[in-house]
Amino acid sequence: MGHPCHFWFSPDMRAFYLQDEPDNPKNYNDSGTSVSAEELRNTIAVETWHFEGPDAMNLIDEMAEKRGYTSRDRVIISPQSMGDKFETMCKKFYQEHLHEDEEIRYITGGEGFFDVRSIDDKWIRIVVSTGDFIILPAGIYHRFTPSNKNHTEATRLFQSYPKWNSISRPEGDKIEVSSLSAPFSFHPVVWFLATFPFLTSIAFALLVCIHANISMEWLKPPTNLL
Ligand SMILES: CSCCC(=O)/C(O)=C/O
Ligand SMILES: [Fe+2]
Ligand code: NI
Repeated sequence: MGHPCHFWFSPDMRAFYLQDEPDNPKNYNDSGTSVSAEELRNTIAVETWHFEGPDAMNLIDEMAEKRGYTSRDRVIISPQSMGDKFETMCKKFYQEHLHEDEEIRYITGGEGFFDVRSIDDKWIRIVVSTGDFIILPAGIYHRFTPSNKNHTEATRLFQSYPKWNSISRPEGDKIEVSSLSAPFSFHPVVWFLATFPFLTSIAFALLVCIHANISMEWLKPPTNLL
């Protein structure tokens, strides 16, 4: 049955490793090595969707409600809308940074690039244009630039009390983001168990012995009944 609104897991989303040191960051600067949406999701927990059609905003509303996003704003990044501040804002967005909260953006016009750090610290460039919806997990280094068309419009979703300050690199290295949802973020105990399997097995064996000993004590007949 036809549906007035279509959304999908970004089949046509384009992402690729960025060329090293491009002259103009607003050009595509595609290195030729592409990255799939699945790879983005599985390695660095970046999610990309595409919402199109008259019901698109309803879907955004639903998604926002489910994730506890109660406020939003709209940004138009262009020389026309920002005047003198355009270049300064472009520089600010393009400074490598992270946030202690997720970054959720729905692109409503124009085109731009989200650059995100791969698991081995290379830049992956995600091309976004009208209808694209992107979720960057908390704690991931990234940056943004409009393309050389100098025009991006977006709805930015915020939780009611977002810790919405940008933390530039390397200051962000000192931040421990507890809500980090990327696959490389683990609870310290899980991290310890995974990193030191030998120590973990000794500790486990000790626990079993202690427990067995206690159980044996319990099994012994009482000596003070007479
Ligand atoms: C396309 S939204 C503008 C960029 C932005 O809001 C941001 O936080 C970049 O990291
Ligand atoms: Fe950001
Ligand atoms: Ni349908």
